[in-house]
This record gives sequence, structure tokens and C-alpha cells, in this order.
Amino acid sequence: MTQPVLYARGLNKRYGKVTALDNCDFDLMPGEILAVIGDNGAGKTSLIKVLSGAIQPDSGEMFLEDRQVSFPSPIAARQAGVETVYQTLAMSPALSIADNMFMGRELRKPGFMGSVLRQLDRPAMERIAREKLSDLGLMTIQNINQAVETLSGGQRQGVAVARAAAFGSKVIILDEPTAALGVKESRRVLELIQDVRARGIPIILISHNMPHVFEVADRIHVHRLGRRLCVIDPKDYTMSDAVAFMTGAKAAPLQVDA
Ligand SMILES: Nc1ncnc2c1ncn2[C@@H]1O[C@H](COP(=O)(O)OP(=O)(O)OP(=O)(O)O)[C@@H](O)[C@H]1O
Repeated sequence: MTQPVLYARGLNKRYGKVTALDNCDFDLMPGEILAVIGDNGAGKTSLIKVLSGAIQPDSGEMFLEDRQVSFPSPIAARQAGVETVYQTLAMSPALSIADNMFMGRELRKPGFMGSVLRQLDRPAMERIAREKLSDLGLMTIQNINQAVETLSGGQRQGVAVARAAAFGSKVIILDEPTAALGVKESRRVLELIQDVRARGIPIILISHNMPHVFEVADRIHVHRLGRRLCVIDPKDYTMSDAVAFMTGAKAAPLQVDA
């Protein structure tokens, strides 16, 4: 049987009296786009924050490629291969595309000094950034030295996703990637997400946009009251079914493993 790439069992997280995660399980299978949906306050953000090392669970276990892991920080998660693209994108607008793609992973020229003092290897960073963008069909962006602030919202999202996909990631988490975009730009980003899946990188997609979720997701994790209520195949259910499960208006299908 195929093993999940990333999975968690019994995650709990409380903020004072509020229970954000309540014995929550999670499974991401190889090469899939798994959407996580749920009503406001259901605990989706808390779940991805735990998976990406932004917060620590009070209890529960997490496994990456079958090895138990705990991520004390987002950097630790990233080093282990779990990349997160937040809605805010965490980019430096005044810096170039190439600089943003290599932020925290700068290449330096060989030399005797400590690595931070060595000169940046700009030609190598620019060449690799160009290759990575072009790999994902993003070469409508003409100039790799263009400041990120000059890009459209969709192009910025593209650079952020390409950056996440470029450096040996095992899992990419996308937090509302189309929320701030127009119709055309959303379309391009949805195509990009599918391109990333085609490269074998599984994606966790958090989105309130049901048409987008139903268009690209292979499976949908329905989250309610801090836990996984069920996992559905979008081919077997309608968007109204999913919303009804999410809100509790309709009983979710009974599942042994969800
Ligand atoms: N830092 C915090 N301090 C206190 N309570 C919090 C904190 N973060 C989240 N919560 C609470 O935990 C619960 C789950 O929140 P979370 O943001 O994970 O849900 P969500 O499904 O992502 O919601 P939304 O769709 O509105 O973003 C909510 O009741 C929220 O108010």
C-alpha cells in the first residue's frame, strides 16, 4: 500500500480556552493535491502552522516519509523539505526576482573567508533562477533582475511557488494562493499548481474558493471543529455537499480512517 509522504496523528492545539486542533489526523499522499477546507475558525490555519513549524502542537505526532519529525521552526520544516507559501508571500518587494528566489539560500563564490563574507555568486543565482522559472513555464517574466514590486499579483505568486518548488521540496503548502487574484491570474496559478504536481511534488492547498478546490484537488480533507471530519474525492461529491459537510448542515460520510 502507498504510504503518505506527510502524516500526523492526534494533533492537539489550544489557545487558552479555545481548542484549535482536537485530536486531528492528517495524511498527504505522494504526488497529490490535497485541499483542506473548513468553515472560519475550523482550525485549518492552525493545522498548516503545525505542519510548517510556525507553531508547536500541545501533543500529537508527525511523520515525514515515515520518519517521525517535529519542526521547532519554519526554517527546520523548510530544511526537512516542507515549504509553505503564505498569502503574504514573504518576499522583499524592492529586491529582484533572483534575489527573492535565493533568499536564505544565497550562492557564494569560492574563497577562504567564512561563507557569509564571501561574495555572492550573482551570475549563478540569476542563471538558476531563470532555469527554475522557465521549467515551470514562467518565462513571461522577462527580466530576472526586475524588482518583485514591479510584478503583478499572479506573477508574484508564481515566483513564490517556483521558489518553493525549486530546491528539492518534498511537500508544498499553499495558503489561499488565489485569494487576492483576478480571474486570469488565478487560472495561471491553478495551472502552475498542476505543473508542480506533475513534477511529483505533493501540495496541500488551503482555500475557501470551492470552484478552484474542485478543479484541481485530487482529494479534499474536510476540517470541522478542530479535526478531520472526512476526506472526499471531488468526483464523488458536489460543492454544495462539501459546504454542507463543512458547516454541519449535512452528515459527512462515515470513514474508518478519517
Ligand atoms: N493566536 C491565537 N490566539 C488565540 N486564538 C487563536 C489563535 N489562532 C487561532 N485561534 C483560534 O483558534 C481557532 C482556529 O483558528 P484557525 O485560524 O486555525 O482557523 P481557520 O480554519 O484557519 O479559520 P479561517 O478560515 O477564519 O482562517 C479559532 O477559534 C481561532 O479564533
